[in-house]
Amino acid sequence: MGLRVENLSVARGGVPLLTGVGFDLAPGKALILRGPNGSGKTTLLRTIAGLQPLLEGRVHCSEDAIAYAAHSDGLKASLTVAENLQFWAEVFGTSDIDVALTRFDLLTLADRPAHALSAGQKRRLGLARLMVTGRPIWVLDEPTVSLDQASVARFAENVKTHLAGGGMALLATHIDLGLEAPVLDVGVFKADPTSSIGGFDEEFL
Ligand SMILES: Nc1ncnc2c1ncn2[C@@H]1O[C@H](COP(=O)(O)OP(=O)(O)OP(=O)(O)O)[C@@H](O)[C@H]1O
Repeated sequence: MGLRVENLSVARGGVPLLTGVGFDLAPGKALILRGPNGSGKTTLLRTIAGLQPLLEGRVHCSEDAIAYAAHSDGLKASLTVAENLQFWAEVFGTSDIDVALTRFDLLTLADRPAHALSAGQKRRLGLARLMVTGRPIWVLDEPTVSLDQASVARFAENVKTHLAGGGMALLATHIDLGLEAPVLDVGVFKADPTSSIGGFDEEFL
């Protein structure tokens, strides 16, 4: 099963940002979100990933299908690279961390604590986490921040491999990853910021 987003409206900080967002993402496919800073890409991704409530519309996908990589890497600072991945493998009920270590060029850093990694190395570890989730839909918010050119290329290859295996990727990115993927400009869905957000629960934000 893929991902279907239907007539979705999202808000942040009590302000409606996007309305009527709709798209389908089939197995093996990627979709790239574009739009200026502050247009609502992160908010849309967070809503699709279930991290904040939607205003209206529907997100259809299998239960527990989405793995979300946010701006922050969500690492456990005192655990090593391998222990971080092992932790996530246990959380997600998977076991193999070696493929993720290899594909994100982390083998030589496996025993280093996360707090002692560079920004780009932390980002690689944060992205490697996606692989150990075993989840088919990768929702990625500016995944290449801090990555050097070689790491960007490696990441793009990893996304392609994920797609080739029937996975999906929804990405907000300002750079060209060389993916054969349609681009969705979120500006098309800009909401009236003065419109009502009804009973929207701000406590989630
Ligand atoms: N925690 C928050 N509380 C209130 N408003 C917020 C919060 N986070 C973001 N916003 C606002 O929501 C709007 C949309 O932000 P969002 O991060 O979704 O945009 P974006 O398209 O991802 O931007 P960028 O390209 O800069 O990452 C912006 O005006 C932003 O200032």
